[in-house]
Amino acid sequence: MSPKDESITRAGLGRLAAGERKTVVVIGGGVSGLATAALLARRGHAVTLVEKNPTLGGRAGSRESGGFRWDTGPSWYLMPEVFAQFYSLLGMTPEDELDLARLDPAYAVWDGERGGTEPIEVRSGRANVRALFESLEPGAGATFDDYLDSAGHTYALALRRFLYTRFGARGLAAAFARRDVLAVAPRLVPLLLRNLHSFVSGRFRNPTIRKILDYPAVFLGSSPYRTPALYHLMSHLDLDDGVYYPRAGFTTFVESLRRAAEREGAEILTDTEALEIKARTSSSVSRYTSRKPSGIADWLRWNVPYLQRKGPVLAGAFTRATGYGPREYVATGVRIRTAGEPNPRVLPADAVIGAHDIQHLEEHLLKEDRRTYPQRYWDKKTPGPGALVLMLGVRGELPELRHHNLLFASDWKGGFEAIFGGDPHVPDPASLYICKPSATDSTVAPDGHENLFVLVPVPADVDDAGGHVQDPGALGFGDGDPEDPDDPAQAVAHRVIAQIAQWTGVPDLAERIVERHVITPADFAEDVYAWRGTALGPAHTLAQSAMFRTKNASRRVEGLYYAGSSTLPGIGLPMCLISAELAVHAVEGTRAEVPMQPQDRHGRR
Ligand SMILES: Cc1cc2nc3c(=O)[nH]c(=O)nc-3n(C[C@H](O)[C@H](O)[C@H](O)COP(=O)(O)OP(=O)(O)OC[C@H]3O[C@@H](n4cnc5c(N)ncnc54)[C@H](O)[C@@H]3O)c2cc1C
Repeated sequence: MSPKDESITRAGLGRLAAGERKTVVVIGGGVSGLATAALLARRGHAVTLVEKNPTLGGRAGSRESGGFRWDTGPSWYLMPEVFAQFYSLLGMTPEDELDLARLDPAYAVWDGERGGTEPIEVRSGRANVRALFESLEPGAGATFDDYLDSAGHTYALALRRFLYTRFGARGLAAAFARRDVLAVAPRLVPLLLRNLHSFVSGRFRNPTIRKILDYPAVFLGSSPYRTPALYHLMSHLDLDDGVYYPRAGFTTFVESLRRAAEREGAEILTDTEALEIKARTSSSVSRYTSRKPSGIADWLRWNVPYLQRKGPVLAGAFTRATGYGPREYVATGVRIRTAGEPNPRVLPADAVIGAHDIQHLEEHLLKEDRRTYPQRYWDKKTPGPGALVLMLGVRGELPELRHHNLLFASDWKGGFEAIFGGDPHVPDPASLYICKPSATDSTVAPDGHENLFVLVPVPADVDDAGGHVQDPGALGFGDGDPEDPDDPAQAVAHRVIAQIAQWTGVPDLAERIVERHVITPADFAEDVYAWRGTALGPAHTLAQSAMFRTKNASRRVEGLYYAGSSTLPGIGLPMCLISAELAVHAVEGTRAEVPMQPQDRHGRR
């Protein structure tokens, strides 16, 4: 028995019968890929995960230099109940795996409109935020109570009905034809039809309050002027639920996923790139294209393949439009290339999970006639922002900064227009985010130093043709070459450091920087094959949310499914964990409506 067979026996004690076990290849070792691999292996499937880079984590990466360690991606641990739900499916708890600190204050805000170097501290908890808002705008406290109630109810409804579904026809009915959803429909529908900013500014006058309530749109890779007001639910997370940080960084979360996946029997191959998804013509289609249906029952049973024989265009279009009916192709494996091995080889598979940006997968790993989402689909989509990320090591302490820090520019709307509008450019001054994890975590900087991670949202800046930087004249961040004084990314970095120094009252910041690294959209495109170099994925506009977001199953290739931030339910670590559950439903052909029930390894609940 091979080690893999042994591991299947060990992990395959769930409720799956032998005939239900599948061989699955997961492409991508980011959070969604690792989470999917862990869940599938736990259920007894034979899972191999391939990751092109030498390290796991994808966008949730880590970089070390000069005694500092930076998380290169996530820094806000929100929606703790989603992490708890995910871990419960593996018989684990977040508390066992992560050393979570609740941050107080949750964050500090410098608003260019207010001026001065003293920030506003935002402490989570209804009473704290009510008092803060009341101090900024008399009467706003009571309005905030209503706002937070609405955010909390909407969030609970989203968790109950809209996040854990694949939005198939039955899923749609299950999500919408419910008494609790119908009862609030008169309140929900207007929230879909107006944008978040108009919803907020209709309730609050104070510009800083408005920005605090608008800002969560950025977590969704969007702008408050383009994202539906329904997403005011996000304020429940930072203002009520609380903001957490896993000590020793988000890399501990990635590591915990890796351990779980391997413990459940998944095989993880790093330095291994998926080159092509192999597929054969579907036998149900070929069978019925080679004989006539024998009667009405046969016709009814196989009407779609029959149509496919009679009118392949019509039937194919039907399947692609609805997701129903047999696919023209069936996934059979993945051709991979492992660094150091002379030749590519094929990993056979009954199912393949693409757990990285779907645009890249469809464009580069599938032949043209097998793509559900061809380039013309992406041409109409709105990417989330790109990011210039600065990782700084600073000598001496920075008491001026808290763990999370937000700098809000006066020209709020102009900043979002610069990123998402028709004339893309880097706003100046930019609204930006600074994380100082060394406030909470002694492992991320040498003694007597601070660790800073600065995120400047910028327009998506890479073309779709395989992650190459556009004509450098476009936005031309290039690769942030520190040796090149003319590199535009370095120029923005320089400007941003000066802005932070001035706004937060640290005039000698630039001189105290002992480590400085810049990540650009081109790096995202190269490192994780990010669509247009976007840091987060497709923006959560109305047209790219819930049932309108890219679905998690190919409509042309049976057995090809997706997970991660470009599919349902969307952007961020919690969403990636949910996408892993949805991928398991897709592989097993089960209905996704609500969070899965934890099972022990014998299939008992
Ligand atoms: C700067 C930044 C800040 C963020 N902040 C937060 C935050 O505070 N909180 C939060 O919850 N979320 C945050 N996010 C979002 C979150 O990190 C992402 O949503 C999530 O990590 C995406 O995971 P994923 O698995 O979908 O994709 P990815 O992380 O992109 O993983 C995909 C993986 O697939 C690999 N791959 C691609 N193509 C192939 C191939 N052909 N063969 C093999 N491997 C391949 C890539 O190398 C990569 O490792 C942030 C993201 C960024 C970039």
